[in-house]
Amino acid sequence: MKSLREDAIRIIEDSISSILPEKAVEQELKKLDLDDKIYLVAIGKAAWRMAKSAKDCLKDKVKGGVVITKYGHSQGPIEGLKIYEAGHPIPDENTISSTKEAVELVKGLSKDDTVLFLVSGGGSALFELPVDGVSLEDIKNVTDMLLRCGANIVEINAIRKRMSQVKGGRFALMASPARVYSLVLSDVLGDRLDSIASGPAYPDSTTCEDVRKIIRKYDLKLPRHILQSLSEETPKSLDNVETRIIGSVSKVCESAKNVAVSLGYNAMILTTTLDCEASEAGLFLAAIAREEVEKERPIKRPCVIILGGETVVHVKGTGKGGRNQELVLSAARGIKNYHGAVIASIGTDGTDGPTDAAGGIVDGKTAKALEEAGIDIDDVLNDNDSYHALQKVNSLIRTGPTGTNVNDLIFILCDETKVREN
Ligand SMILES: Nc1ncnc2c1ncn2[C@@H]1O[C@H](COP(=O)(O)OP(=O)(O)O)[C@@H](O)[C@H]1O
Ligand SMILES: O=C(O)[C@@H](CO)OP(=O)(O)O
Ligand SMILES: [Mg+2]
Repeated sequence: MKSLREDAIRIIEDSISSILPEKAVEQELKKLDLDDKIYLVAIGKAAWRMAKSAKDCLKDKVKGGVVITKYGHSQGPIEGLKIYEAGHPIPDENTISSTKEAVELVKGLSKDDTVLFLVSGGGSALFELPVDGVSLEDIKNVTDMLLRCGANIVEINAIRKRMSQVKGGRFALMASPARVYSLVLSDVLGDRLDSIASGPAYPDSTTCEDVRKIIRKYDLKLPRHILQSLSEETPKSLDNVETRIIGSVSKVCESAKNVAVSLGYNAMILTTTLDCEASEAGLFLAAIAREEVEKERPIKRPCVIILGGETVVHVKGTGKGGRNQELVLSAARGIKNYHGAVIASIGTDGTDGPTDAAGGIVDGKTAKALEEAGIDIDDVLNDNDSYHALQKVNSLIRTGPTGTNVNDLIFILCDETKVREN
């Protein structure tokens, strides 16, 4: 064991590197034993790693392929595949042009051809071709509105699916009569296959009626031509698709537990479905940390209490930040002057919100340090400016793009110190 902060970083780095998608893709492809004419399409933040592993495994069986990932997430050329980077979370011109290439690749295939579709989160922004009457500008505006309103990913994607020619099962229809084998890395809680990357090759379980409810719930002001596109139903069954999930937040939580145990901590996973408002989650975690420091519950120290999930933020301010940074900053209020615990939270993709940080880490000294720097945590949270506050007290975590994407990893790490200052 080293310092709590050092061990926390070690847990994050080692748990992510042990769940990178290469091995899972290889194992699944061995089981599938696909025929010889394979066309590969990979989308999402983990697309490059998934595609590289598939190409290494299938070699010349792959007759062509398109990989679309977020800016900064490609690790270079892969022989025989076209690699593109595009905008995320808001799509851009490169999203459209590279999606067109993927569509060209699969249109006109025969029933003897196979499409290997490698899907990871981020795909909704990176894989997009709007329906007739909807422009890229429209998609950008609606995406921005949806990401700020506090809607969860299932609700957001119910709307995105209908504005798109490739989402909500429609891409699989385009590839028909070719068979589509879809390997999916889940970044949606509950592994809802129709929501991950907006389910381009999965029957849509959401309906136009759901969409109307979501519009009312968040009071979304949408122009008439967008509303028109949202009234068009998506495919409810597909007969040319087979789908396997190859990873999710549970795996990274298990992996974090194993790393922590190997460092000498007692470990428990509290939940893998944390999905409330980020700042509320922060206060809840702080309450658990206080219980550990004062009463050594729910587990004997030294310990780690692990949570997986994806919280939400209603972005009302003009600051810079992300849900993981907001969670830990909020938690810092609740563990002020409680020593012997750190609280860390990161996006496993390595980017939290529109920032260069994966998340943040706080302890009992963080709130005081911010006070001394003249920073009021409540004001910062109201302005959604967690990034600058955490930066000021050296509490951002930076990993760079990791090449995977399985939601967020959150934990409380405690040593045997039992100190509560007044
Ligand atoms: N200033 C901010 N503070 C907190 N959260 C923010 C801020 N700006 C955007 N967000 C949140 O960041 C989310 C997008 O972040 P990102 O980490 O890219 O998500 P994901 O990993 O799910 O793709 C949006 O849903 C939005 O709610
Ligand atoms: O692409 C998407 O729809 C979502 C969920 O899969 O991913 P992300 O939150 O990373 O954009
Ligand atoms: Mg997400």
